[in-house]
Amino acid sequence: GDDSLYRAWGGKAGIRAVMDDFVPRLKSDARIGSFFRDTNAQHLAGQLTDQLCQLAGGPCVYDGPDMKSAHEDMGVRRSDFHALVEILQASMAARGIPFAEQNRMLALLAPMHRDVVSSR
Ligand code: HEM
Repeated sequence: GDDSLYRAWGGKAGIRAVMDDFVPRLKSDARIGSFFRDTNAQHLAGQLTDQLCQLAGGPCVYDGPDMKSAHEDMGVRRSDFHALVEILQASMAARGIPFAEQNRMLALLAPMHRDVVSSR
């Protein structure tokens, strides 16, 4: 398959570096940090790394729950989803992911709002 996005992110190590920046930012965010209060940061960063690696065409398999099961009953609002995207943009910029490759990943993640958002 096309693994150009995976390679542009620096492979699995490059993706992990972004996720290791992202998860602490999520936890400390004033808007949505409370969702992640009891979350094991290492576990979530690992799961997100596998998921984004697979999405980007890399040789990884995400073996966690589907997005609907993982987020049901959390009451995630559209505004929460947008806050998470903003935080991800900050992490991608901090780790030097080129803007075009930031947007390619965001385009793959955006449709997931249907499964993640459960509350207006
Ligand atoms: C495209 C957007 C998103 C993606 C790709 C995503 C992905 C994931 C993944 C892969 C997991 C781990 C599932 C597991 O292994 O158990 C997870 C868990 C979680 N997500 Fe999301 N998520 C997204 C959006 C959101 C949003 C907007 C919120 C809330 C603001 C949120 C809150 C959580 C929480 C609280 C957990 C549980 C972590 C734990 O186990 O403690 N997610 N998400």
